[in-house]
Amino acid sequence: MTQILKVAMPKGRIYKKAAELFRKAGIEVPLDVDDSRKLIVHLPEVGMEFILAKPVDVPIYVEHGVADIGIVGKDVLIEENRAVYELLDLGIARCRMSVIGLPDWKPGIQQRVATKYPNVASQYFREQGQQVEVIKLNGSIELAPMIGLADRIVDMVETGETLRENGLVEMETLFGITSRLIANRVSYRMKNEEIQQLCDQLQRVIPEPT
Ligand SMILES: Nc1ncnc2c1ncn2[C@@H]1O[C@H](COP(=O)(O)OP(=O)(O)OP(=O)(O)O)[C@@H](O)[C@H]1O
Ligand SMILES: O=P(O)(O)OC[C@H]1O[C@H](OP(=O)(O)OP(=O)(O)O)[C@H](O)[C@@H]1O
Repeated sequence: MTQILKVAMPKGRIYKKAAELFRKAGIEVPLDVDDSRKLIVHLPEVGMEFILAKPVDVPIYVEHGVADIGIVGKDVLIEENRAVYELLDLGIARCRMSVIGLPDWKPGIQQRVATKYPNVASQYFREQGQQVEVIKLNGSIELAPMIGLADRIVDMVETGETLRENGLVEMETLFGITSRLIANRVSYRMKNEEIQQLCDQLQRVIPEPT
């Protein structure tokens, strides 16, 4: 008997891209969930149940086993370092993690770095042998160097439009980012057939890097 897969799906920009990929793979899931306030979407016809989560919470649901699998950006996976299996690089929501600053930035005595990713930033600057104070923000990170909260930021860049519009420059790229399919360790064993079948279906339609 096939078992229902509980899937932690990130609300926001990844949802649509992930839903398009599922549909390309022949799994008919809704393209949009924004028009409803429902947080759990039952999809018995495809053997799934979507749990609509804040992107950064996806690995938490999966680690605790309330979701069997989930979709999450590599940025969040690295920052959160949760005990989950990473099964597939889905090749969607491609961007990169970078160090960003004002064009006239020079190293000073007291360096401050603002970011949504304090673990990623601390580790990077430690490896570089740079002593910095890391300030955690939750959004609009580009504001920090513009208004003097920090000298530099560590944040995501996709098109570079946000940087251009705010007069900032990309100084260093830390790593590339795409969304990943993750699984709970126990679910991976208990629902192996269902998870494996999903992986096989998705694998065939993963976009090539451009
Ligand atoms: N500009 C971007 N281009 C492509 N992918 C991005 C971009 N920004 C973020 N991502 C990817 O999408 C994921 C979710 O981003 P999104 O902006 O939807 O959520 P969030 O800002 O973390 O959450 P929320 O706004 O709901 O609190 C990120 O973790 C990253 O992997
Ligand atoms: O290079 P671009 O194409 O301009 O994309 C990069 C921007 O997208 C993300 O912000 P988001 O829209 O998630 O806003 P937030 O950081 O305020 O949540 C990221 O934090 C950058 O600000």
